[in-house]
Amino acid sequence: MNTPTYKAFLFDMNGTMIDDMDFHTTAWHKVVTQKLNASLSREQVKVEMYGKNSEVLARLFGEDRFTDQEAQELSVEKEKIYQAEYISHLKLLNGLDQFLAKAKEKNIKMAIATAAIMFNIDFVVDNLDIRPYFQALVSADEVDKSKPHPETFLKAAEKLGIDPKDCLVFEDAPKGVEAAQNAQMDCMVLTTMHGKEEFSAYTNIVGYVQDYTDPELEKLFTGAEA
Ligand SMILES: O=P(O)(O)OC[C@H]1O[C@@H](O)[C@H](O)[C@@H](O)[C@@H]1O
Repeated sequence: MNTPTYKAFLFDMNGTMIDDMDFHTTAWHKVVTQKLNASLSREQVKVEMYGKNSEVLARLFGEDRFTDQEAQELSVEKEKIYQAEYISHLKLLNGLDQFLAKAKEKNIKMAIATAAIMFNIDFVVDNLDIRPYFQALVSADEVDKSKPHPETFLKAAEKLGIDPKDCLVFEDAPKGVEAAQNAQMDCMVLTTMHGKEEFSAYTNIVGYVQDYTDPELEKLFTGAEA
């Protein structure tokens, strides 16, 4: 199989650029059990923890439980807990700094397309000093529906001015891979939080890597046989 040459790379952020999903689970679990007094296990929270924060809250507590204002406050509260606990661990996945530099050198356009709010995107890109690599950032704040809906990735492609079929998505979550599939985009999976077997439903996956040191990624630059 020939690996296509892509004109743009769209990065999911959490779990794909940084290995932080356990910290999101912990922060959500704290808010849900301590602040909202729900008796949900960590595992139950983890399963529902995808998409925008308002969508996570609606899945766990029902559509009408919180006003938009309350959902927004809970969202920021959760992210403050996450940031305070994760900051001392904040680093790019192995090899990503070199990978970003190489993609830039090859004139591949890059965007972050995430279900996180801009508060968290700023936290990651500024603390890691990687903002200049990205020509577009798409957060939860600017989409109507988050993953698995394709809007986040389609918006990123539109901002970059690249046809969706020429974009490669990097994702770590099944719902994110599904969003890429719904956007008609190929996907490279990072197996940071989910095992390969959890992605068997999807047909848009071009490879699985644990981090960005995997030699398989070299083919994205050369267009060689996969
Ligand atoms: O789309 P990404 O980058 O994987 O982000 C997903 C996570 O982003 C976090 O900000 C949300 O609180 C989580 O609920 C969500 O799972």
